[in-house]
Amino acid sequence: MQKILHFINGEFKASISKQWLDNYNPAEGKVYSKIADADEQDVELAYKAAKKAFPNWSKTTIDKRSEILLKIADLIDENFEKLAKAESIDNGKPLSLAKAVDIPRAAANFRFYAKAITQFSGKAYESQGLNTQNITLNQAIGVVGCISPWNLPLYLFSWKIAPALAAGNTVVAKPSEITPMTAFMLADICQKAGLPDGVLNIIHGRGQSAGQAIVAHPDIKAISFTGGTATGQHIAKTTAPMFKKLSLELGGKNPNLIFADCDYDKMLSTTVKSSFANQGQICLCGSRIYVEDKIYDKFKKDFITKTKALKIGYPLDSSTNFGALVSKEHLEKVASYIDIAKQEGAKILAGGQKVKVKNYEKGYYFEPTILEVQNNQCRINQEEIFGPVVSLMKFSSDDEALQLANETKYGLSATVWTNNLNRSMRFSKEINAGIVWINTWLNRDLRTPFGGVKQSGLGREGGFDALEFFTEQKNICITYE
Ligand SMILES: NC(=O)C1=CN([C@@H]2O[C@H](COP(=O)(O)OP(=O)(O)OC[C@H]3O[C@@H](n4cnc5c(N)ncnc54)[C@H](O)[C@@H]3O)[C@@H](O)[C@H]2O)C=CC1
Ligand SMILES: O=C(O)/C=C/C=C(\O)C(=O)O
Repeated sequence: MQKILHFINGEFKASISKQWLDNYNPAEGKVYSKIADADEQDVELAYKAAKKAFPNWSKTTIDKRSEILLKIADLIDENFEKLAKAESIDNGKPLSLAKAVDIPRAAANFRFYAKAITQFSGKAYESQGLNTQNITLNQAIGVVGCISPWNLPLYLFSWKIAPALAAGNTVVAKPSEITPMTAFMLADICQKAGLPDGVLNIIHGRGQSAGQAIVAHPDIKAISFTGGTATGQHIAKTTAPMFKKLSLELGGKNPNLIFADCDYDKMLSTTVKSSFANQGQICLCGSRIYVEDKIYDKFKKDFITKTKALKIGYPLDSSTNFGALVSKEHLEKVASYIDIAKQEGAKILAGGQKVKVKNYEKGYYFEPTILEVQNNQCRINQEEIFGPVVSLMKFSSDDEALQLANETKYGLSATVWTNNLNRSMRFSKEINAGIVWINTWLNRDLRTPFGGVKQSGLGREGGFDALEFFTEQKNICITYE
């Protein structure tokens, strides 16, 4: 059986403890590889390798760093088919989605930061008349930690690593133990691209041990994390006494507000995507759908029809557009929300059941599910399910829609469907979220700040914000005669 090994100081290694985890293919419900399970001893080795590599890497010219990152992007493109298939098998997502989104975006992340770093610089302030010049440097921090989740494995792993490396840091990174395969494959790509030994160290294993050892390490000075809000809170508590820099990209319970004056067909097809893409396992999915009363019944009927037309199936089949959930535990968590919904008096309009896919009966499949709820305070509307479950509610005024949208502890993203400019502007300003999409969804320009408010996180990724995060400013004040 294939073994997923750590990548430390340019070498592939098992854990010092020789412990292994099972890696499941969620579409088949079967173990298909073994994952080295790190503890603090392995993290310490990775840290030491990264520390040793830092002086040279941080002094490597920007052109050279950029060239290596571009080479990584090119090699991702060259290995496109292999990576997409591996991502689909490891995660359960349709191969078509891995090909259209995950792998192209991973290459784009490296390409974007290879270019961005050539445009990133410190600042100078001349205090005229005082013979004083201030120069502000953005210096690499040192060894930084990057921890990523299972839903968009290579996409989010590379989203952190690329800016960290571009800015001159060395990295100890950990992908999710649920989907480690493409990060393992990336190690080989980085080596082939000429990334020096020790600059990127990839550790595998459980969050509570391997992840915790990275977060608690006193000399790993910054942590960039994407995952659940509870884990983010734990990381914030662990790192606060050490004053680490933290970027936390956490959960969402995003509203999708649909007004009668919208472009209906575009709204309907995009709403199916924003509800069920990646089986609803994207922190940006619009899981609370609020519809203006004038079009509620029509929308409900059309949305149910479109949702029922999704083809649930084996992720590697080209006709599949809805695959398996990522793990048995996650399947059970999602299913438990249907019981909660029933107890809360919600009406199941579509789905709500586990599915057996022919020849893959042990896989973790769940129907795309639409619930109709009456009360915005119900758990279905307040808790992050992170699966293919959305709720519908109607509203009758702009004020009510805004109130419903903002009544949550999360604040990651929101989508508003309307052709009324005044309303678009009002909602853009008054919705409590880090990202607002008007008449679109998951429309990404990598230069823009990405992140949430309230319990959706801290800080912004993307663009120069990530390069600011992965550097420390130092101001130098010079006087002269
Ligand atoms: N992007 C998002 O918004 C995501 C949200 N979630 C939410 O979180 C729930 C739990 O999913 P999990 O996979 O358990 O997410 P998680 O937050 O536990 O895992 C994300 C990453 O953090 C690591 N991790 C876990 N505990 C850690 C610790 N103490 N210190 C350092 N690293 C740690 C994990 O190994 C993984 O690499 C999901 O059901 C979903 O609601 C999960 C994944 C992504
Ligand atoms: O950067 C993006 O385009 C999307 C990021 C998505 C997540 O962070 C997530 O689903 O966790």
